[in-house]
Amino acid sequence: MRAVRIDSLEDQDRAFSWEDAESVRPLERRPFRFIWSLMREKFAGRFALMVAAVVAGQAIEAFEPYALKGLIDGLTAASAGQPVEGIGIVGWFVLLLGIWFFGIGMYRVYQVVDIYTSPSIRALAQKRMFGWLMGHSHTYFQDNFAGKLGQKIKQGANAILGIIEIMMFDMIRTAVLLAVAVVLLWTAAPAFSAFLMAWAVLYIAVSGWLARHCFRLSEQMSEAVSTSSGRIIDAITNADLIRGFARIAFERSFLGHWINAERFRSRRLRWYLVVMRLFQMASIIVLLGVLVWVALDRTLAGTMTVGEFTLVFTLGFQISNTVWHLSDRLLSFFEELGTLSEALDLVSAPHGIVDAPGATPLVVTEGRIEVRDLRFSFPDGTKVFDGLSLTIRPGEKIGLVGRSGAGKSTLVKLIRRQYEPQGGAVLIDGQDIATVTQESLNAAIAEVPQQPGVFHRTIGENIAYGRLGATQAEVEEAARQAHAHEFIARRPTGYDTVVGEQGVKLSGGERQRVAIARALLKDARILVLDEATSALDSESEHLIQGALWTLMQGRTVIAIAHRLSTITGMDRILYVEGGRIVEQGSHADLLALGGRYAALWQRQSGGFLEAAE
Ligand SMILES: Nc1ncnc2c1ncn2[C@@H]1O[C@H](COP(=O)(O)OP(=O)(O)OP(=O)(O)O)[C@@H](O)[C@H]1O
Repeated sequence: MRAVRIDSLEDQDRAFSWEDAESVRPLERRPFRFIWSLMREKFAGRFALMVAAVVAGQAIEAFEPYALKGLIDGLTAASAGQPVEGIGIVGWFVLLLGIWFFGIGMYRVYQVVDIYTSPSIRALAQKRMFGWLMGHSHTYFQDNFAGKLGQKIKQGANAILGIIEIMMFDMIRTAVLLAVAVVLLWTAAPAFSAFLMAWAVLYIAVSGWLARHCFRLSEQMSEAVSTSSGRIIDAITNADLIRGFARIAFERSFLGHWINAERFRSRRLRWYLVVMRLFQMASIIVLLGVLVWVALDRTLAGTMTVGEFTLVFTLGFQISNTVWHLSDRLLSFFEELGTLSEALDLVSAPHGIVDAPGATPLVVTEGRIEVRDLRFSFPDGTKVFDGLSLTIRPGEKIGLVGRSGAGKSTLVKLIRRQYEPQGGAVLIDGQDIATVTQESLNAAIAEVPQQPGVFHRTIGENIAYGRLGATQAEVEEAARQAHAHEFIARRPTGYDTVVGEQGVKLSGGERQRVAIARALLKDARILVLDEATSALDSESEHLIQGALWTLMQGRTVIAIAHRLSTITGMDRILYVEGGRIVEQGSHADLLALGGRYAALWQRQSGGFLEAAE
């Protein structure tokens, strides 16, 4: 069996250490704040170096027109037989070479630093988002598509790279170029510089105003994309159901609605960008037209040299190219920003159930459970418990029975603090579960649910999940006790068999046996069995009953059952109806009572509930 390796990343970068993944802290909701929080945490130095490299590279490149001016003025003087001023033709040429060399060199420095920054930022962003996401409550995961959440984390983290690149390569470069151009033009003619400054201020102000609206449209677009992806994933997950009910045409039209919503929003965004680009293009033409026209006029009038004309002309072109490129990239910028913003909106929501301030770990000594005057309704108003009280003695084995919807699963979820009650309390060994850490509470209870979760990993890894670091022998022993070893050993790859998404390559009964083996390894004092043997045939169930009985020894057990035959041996059986315990006692007591339990027992044949139930 392969060892369970959670941190299999080989990267030596500090940002990849496993401790990082363990620390969970609230996420910044605003995209730039989130990016900044990641930068500040680990990459401040590298980030500063990248900004410095881009600023230096662009500042150096921006002097190209200046060197060209010197060269052309030198050539003009030399061809007219006049002395060349300043550093001479060779000097200007060497300067030009130096500008090319160092300008390009700085970008390569940027790229090298980026190799050690961008992938690490993306990794850290995913860890932060995933870490926070996992702290959300049961209700949160019920309300959100799993596929959508996973996609958001991936897309949000990827978007960060796009945002950083555009900010560095387009925004900072444009700003530096404009600043250097203003200074350089001042040397040729202050009027040019003043004009460029006025143009830049106006351009940035209008672009910023347009951009804000663009951002909103982009957010709407991103939301439409993720909703339609969520619907598509939901439909694909239920492909068998769709085919089974011959609803392919229905689903196509249902999905069509969401895909169309995405199409319309995309169209609105693109229209807006066309308008934005029109403004930007017109602004650039005005800038170039005015600069070149005035420079031509002055050169012809003899108040400017040909070199100075070249300076104005090439600088104008450099600016228009850079600004145009920036405009071109704005679409991606706002799309990325919208994607990240939407991901953070979804993931960074405050946790529904949090550890109380100063929460201490739960210390389980005996396994006594006390439910005191519990009151609970779902957010939609469905009232389940209105003052339920119950004491389960250490080591007592309780069977919970009752009609569907009576509140059995909800009670177990409240004991596991997956829901927060509106009133009353649950105490384990005298400690209110609302005052202990959720981590310790989860560690204290082992659950075998009705539909056990199975990872798309090997069977061995799935069982060993109950106790990380369990040896192969321990895993096999647990599997034997759960009567899972036989079917695992029959598979050609044994414990290394990968079980498929949600364990699709296992039968329902096999999945439950894996879950039982996992719970055996967890070895917790409190055990919850929610229809743990519901997917087993009578023969396997008989085998597993023995294993479950072994598992139950020395533990406090709450077992939910519809098939009463599975709980007849429990110390006490509680019959729940409408959120109240209406009958309780041993199997024999309840039969003797001749009430609801006895009637239910009568109605069951072959261990199964009849249709009337
Ligand atoms: N997330 C939810 N939001 C609103 N109501 C809910 C939710 N989950 C369950 N309920 C309702 O709460 C009541 C109790 O449900 P619960 O699942 O605890 O019943 P149960 O006794 O475990 O049923 P079963 O035997 O069918 O599993 C039911 O009326 C159910 O419809």
